Amino acid sequence: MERTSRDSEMKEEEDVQAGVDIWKYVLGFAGIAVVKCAIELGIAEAIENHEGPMALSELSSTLGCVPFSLDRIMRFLVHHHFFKEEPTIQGTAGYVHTPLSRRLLRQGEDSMADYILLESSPVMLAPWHHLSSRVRVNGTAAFEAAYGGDIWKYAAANPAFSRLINDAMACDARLAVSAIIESCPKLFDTGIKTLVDVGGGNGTALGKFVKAFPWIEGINFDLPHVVSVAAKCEGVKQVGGDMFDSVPKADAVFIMVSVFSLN
Ligand SMILES: C[S@@+](CC[C@H](N)C(=O)[O-])C[C@H]1O[C@@H](n2cnc3c(N)ncnc32)[C@H](O)[C@@H]1O
Repeated sequence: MERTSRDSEMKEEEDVQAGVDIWKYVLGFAGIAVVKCAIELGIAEAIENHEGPMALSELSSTLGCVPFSLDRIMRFLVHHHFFKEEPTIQGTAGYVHTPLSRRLLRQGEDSMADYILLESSPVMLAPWHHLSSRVRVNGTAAFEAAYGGDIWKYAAANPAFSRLINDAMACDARLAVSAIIESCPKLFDTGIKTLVDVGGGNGTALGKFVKAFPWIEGINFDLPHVVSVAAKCEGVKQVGGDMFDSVPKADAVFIMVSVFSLN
């Protein structure tokens, strides 16, 4: 009898929690939308360039925003640990950075801004609307269902989107390669004179490797439309081609986040 009443109490608690949790999914898109809005407005840069905690009124006038609307954005961001509030010299509330909000700065080794702008772009969000079609037996890949071809074909035909991908991948490359250089430097001290990065995007990863290990000559290998617009980098040769045909010869091959291209 006692057990039955405990069971029904727990069921009631679960029901109440479910009523709260479901709203996370009803408005699940809000997080990425607000963070994208913060990057587009340049909130992180404005706070970075301001001396001391920045009041809402100062932030609004710097960014040309409506204080009431910006306040709602800032409340969401602060609640999610992007920025925190500290007193200004006048004793009012002001915003300062947190480690998380620093990731929204467009420049810097830890920046993830370009990655967020890629994933929150209409082009990248559309395939998510086709997720169910991907899961069904004989379903189509979500990107193909949305655009009729794979992401790399789409990028080749849309240079602005291709730039968005390459800049986003560079965020990841900066973080991952710094960690590799720091934790496994001996790997590169084993007679490697040439290193090819297969699917190396705009060459950010190789640029970091050749800077850390200047005896290595880098070959950044990617699709022709990617390498043709990649910025020049000393010690890195750009080579265009298709990895399914052949890959340039080198002493060692580096491949990162490209295996999902294999289908
Ligand atoms: C997910 S990105 C990874 C970029 C980079 N390796 C990184 O991890 O930051 C995959 C890369 O593979 C390239 N790629 C896709 N198919 C390719 C192919 N058939 N041959 C060469 N590169 C290809 C894309 O252009 C893109 O730059």
